[in-house]
Amino acid sequence: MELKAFVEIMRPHNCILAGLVGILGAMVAIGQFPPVDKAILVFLVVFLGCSGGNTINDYFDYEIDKINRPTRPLPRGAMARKTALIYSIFLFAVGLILAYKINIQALLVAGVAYSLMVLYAWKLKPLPFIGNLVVAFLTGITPIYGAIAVEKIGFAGYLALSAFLVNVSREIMKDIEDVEGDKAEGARTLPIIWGEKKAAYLASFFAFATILSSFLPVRVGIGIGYVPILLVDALVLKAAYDILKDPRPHVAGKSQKKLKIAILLAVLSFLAGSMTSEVRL
Ligand SMILES: CC(C)=CCC/C(C)=C/CC/C(C)=C/CC/C(C)=C/COC[C@H](O)COP(=O)(O)O
Ligand SMILES: CC(C)=CCC/C(C)=C/CC/C(C)=C/CC/C(C)=C/COP(=O)(O)OP(=O)(O)O
Ligand SMILES: [Mg+2]
Repeated sequence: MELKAFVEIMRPHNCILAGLVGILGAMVAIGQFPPVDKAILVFLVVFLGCSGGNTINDYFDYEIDKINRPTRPLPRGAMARKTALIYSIFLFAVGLILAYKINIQALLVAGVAYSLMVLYAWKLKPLPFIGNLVVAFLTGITPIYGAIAVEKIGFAGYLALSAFLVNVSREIMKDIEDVEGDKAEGARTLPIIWGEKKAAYLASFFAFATILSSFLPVRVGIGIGYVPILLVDALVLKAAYDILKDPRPHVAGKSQKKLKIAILLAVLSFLAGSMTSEVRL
């Protein structure tokens, strides 16, 4: 048993970003930084939920990860599967206790999100496209979660729409990237059922929809700090163009990583845009 596996299995890089997106959702909803105590609670509920989700995901993905991701903590033997199950329950439980301290709606939404993550890992992931939509939905409600904490939706809806669309695209690209391991495990993902070319078309459709959605906040007066979103759109466009031109797994891997960078830059653009709303675009 490796102690560092307890951090590694959380995939903290994703969950720190998710937690910050939760706070960002509150910020764009009320047009200013939320009360610090509320910001900390939102961050922790999202971070713990995302961490619990990644942990239970690795618990159920043990067999497929032995092929696709053999260096992850469970397939490499750094943590026992049963320990991962108990650890995920602990993370979810702490998250729910903190969600209750925000407000009752926040507790209910966290309960739904946490349940969806378990359901995804246990049953929904093998369902073609449904699994992709569930993951994208969870990333989409993350900014909405922050808005629920401050009891105002505001611009958070635009952030949620873009988060949903870009993650649908990225999840399909990740399925194209993992097609060999998924085939060996008998998974029924879109690229396996439709073929890589058609799946690439759908991934590109959602990438183009993401670009269109990124202009909506301009219409409602987001600040001049949002301008770097043009770099985000260029990155998303390149990822879509590359996978349309060549839908093979290694190209899909590069495109999905481009979308990950685009997501990070988009979060910073939304943040800068919400903090410069006095000077509208
Ligand atoms: C215009 C544009 C691109 C807007 C982006 C909007 C936005 C705020 C997106 C953030 C969404 C979010 C909550 C991201 C959290 C981190 C994340 C990528 C979660 C999804 O993870 C599932 C994925 O399958 C994990 O794979 P990997 O990253 O390879 O470990
Ligand atoms: C709104 C609240 C309270 C929480 C949201 C928490 C967030 C941001 C969830 C985003 C989606 C996410 C990271 C879920 C965790 C589990 C998951 C879907 C991991 C992806 O697993 P796979 O689809 O198996 O892909 P890999 O394991 O190959 O990365
Ligand atoms: Mg997995």
